Amino acid sequence: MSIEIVNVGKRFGDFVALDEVSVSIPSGRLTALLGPSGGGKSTLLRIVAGLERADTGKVEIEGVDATGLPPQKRNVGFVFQQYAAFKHLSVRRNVAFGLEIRKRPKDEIRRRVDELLALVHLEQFADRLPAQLSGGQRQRMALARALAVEPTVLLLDEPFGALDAKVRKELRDWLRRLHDEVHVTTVFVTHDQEEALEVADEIVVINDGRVEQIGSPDELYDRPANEFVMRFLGPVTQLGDQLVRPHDLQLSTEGGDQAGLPGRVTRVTRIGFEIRVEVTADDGQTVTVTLTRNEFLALGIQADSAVRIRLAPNSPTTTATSPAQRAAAPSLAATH
Ligand SMILES: Nc1ncnc2c1ncn2[C@@H]1O[C@H](COP(=O)(O)OP(=O)(O)OP(=O)(O)O)[C@@H](O)[C@H]1O
Repeated sequence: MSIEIVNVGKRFGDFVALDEVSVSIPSGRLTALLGPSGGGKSTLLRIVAGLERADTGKVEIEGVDATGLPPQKRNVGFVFQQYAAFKHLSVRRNVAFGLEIRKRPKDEIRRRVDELLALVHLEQFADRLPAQLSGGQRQRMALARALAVEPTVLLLDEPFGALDAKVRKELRDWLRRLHDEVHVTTVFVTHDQEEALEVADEIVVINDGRVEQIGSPDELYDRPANEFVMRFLGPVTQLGDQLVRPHDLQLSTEGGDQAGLPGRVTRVTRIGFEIRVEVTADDGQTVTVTLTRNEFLALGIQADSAVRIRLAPNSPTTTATSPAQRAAAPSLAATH
């Protein structure tokens, strides 16, 4: 294990930001700290970086007790959402900065910076100033600068958070490929479940200062430990007392399979490639089912059709603790 976080607690006044958090972060992997805003992700990352002191507990980095060490002695690279570059220095000098203050030989610095600029695809921008880069390019420069001093771990706090959705997605793919090339132990904070599921090897779900679950994207998605994780990782609907994913539900019509919960279609909404069908079960519960367009057309259903709802085999479920949603005033209007 590369980073061992053991019983770390942190308060701000009376507010408990982290409550006895223990996490083992494996070497050479890309780990996401995922959770809602205010849950404590950044605080935990800052404690690992040494930018914040834990009140209790211990942080070990590659077998070394780092709990009392200042940031510069921890050999960590850090990238924030809003990267503070040296505005008056070129991209090349920004990337070289950490090596220059370590007084490495000039030749070595030039070679290393060229390698890093190639790695982050910024060779042709080496002589520009940071202000002459796009937001995505600036974050790539920040990563090159963090990697320059060969950190043991790379810590990224919502590195793409300030960028628009398209650039964000590109950088996400790029980070995954970069990590496959460099293999430096990386921990990144995100509140975006899709980002975590797509990029991370391992996800730590943090909420309310506590760890809700740790696992691979598949483990979290297929075997959520509790209602919070189930709800946070994707859309849910309630069937009886179980929370399920709307795309794990199947519908059958009269004359078809007679297993499952009977009800009537109350609303049909098309959202891009999928069709969202709202069914009011005979017991009053409203259940949302998502179908592909082809599945929907094959069923030939419309508003007021009688249907049965069934859960596809081997689908993840968790027991709901909140009461089932009841249909308020069932609308018979269908929209396409
Ligand atoms: N220096 C501070 N003083 C007081 N409260 C703080 C301080 N830093 C963080 N907090 C509080 O601790 C809680 C956890 O903050 P943290 O930034 O770790 O959450 P987060 O999960 O990273 O959320 P976000 O995604 O919004 O950054 C928040 O409620 C925040 O207001």
